[in-house]
Amino acid sequence: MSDASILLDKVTLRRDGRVVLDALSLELAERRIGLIGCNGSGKSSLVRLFNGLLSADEGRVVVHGLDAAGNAAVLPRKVGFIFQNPDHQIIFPTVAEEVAFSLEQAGQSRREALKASLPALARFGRAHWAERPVHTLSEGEKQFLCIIAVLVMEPAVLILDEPFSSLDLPTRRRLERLIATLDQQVVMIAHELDALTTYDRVVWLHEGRVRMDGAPDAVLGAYRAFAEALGAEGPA
Ligand SMILES: Nc1ncnc2c1ncn2[C@@H]1O[C@H](COP(=O)(O)OP(=O)(O)OP(=O)(O)O)[C@@H](O)[C@H]1O
Repeated sequence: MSDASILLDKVTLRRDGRVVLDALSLELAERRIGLIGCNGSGKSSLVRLFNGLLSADEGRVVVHGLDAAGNAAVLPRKVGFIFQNPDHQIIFPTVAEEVAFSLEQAGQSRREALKASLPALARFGRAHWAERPVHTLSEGEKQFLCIIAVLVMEPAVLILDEPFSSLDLPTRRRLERLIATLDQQVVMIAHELDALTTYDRVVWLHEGRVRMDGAPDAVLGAYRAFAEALGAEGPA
């Protein structure tokens, strides 16, 4: 196993007594990994194991050399998480305060963090947002802020759980371009399959197991065919 990979060894996860992930083994070493699958297949549960939001009932999860068991407090700094809805992530009234909070999490004092929030925003070309009340940002701008707030903590891995679902096409493209420039390992859950065509690898989860895993063309094609057939079955 390389130190820059996420390793799952026979991981079983139960939620409310139901098996959600079933003896799953995976080594994720590529820099851009897409995660797809139908609603309820276990995608969100899986990535929540990577940053300690959930812990495995059986098996082992190792993230860039760090065993998830016993490291739930450290993992969030190593693994940044972007949720579908930015309102679930943003806590503070202004942009600068939100970024400063991340810098505090990374070990800076409140004063240092507030000062450093400006150059941090400037690095992403958003210094002019500093004093903006967060509620005046658009959905896309809020999502961009969430990504900045996570990246200033310099995580090794960035997890994105359906980050584009409420964004228009130009905003989505802008965020895709930003993500493409990042040094971090990126794991992205997406229902918009086109977002993953340039990724290194796509994993298709089905009922808590890996149904297919490999190059985007092959996996996305097979999943599209499966989903179309499933959608054509049963009552409308
Ligand atoms: N908070 C929860 N408590 C109990 N069970 C949950 C919880 N969240 C999800 N589950 C269950 O875990 C299973 C997997 O859900 P999960 O959210 O991981 O799937 P998903 O592939 O991300 O789905 P979606 O595409 O709809 O977001 C589902 O059966 C779901 O009902």
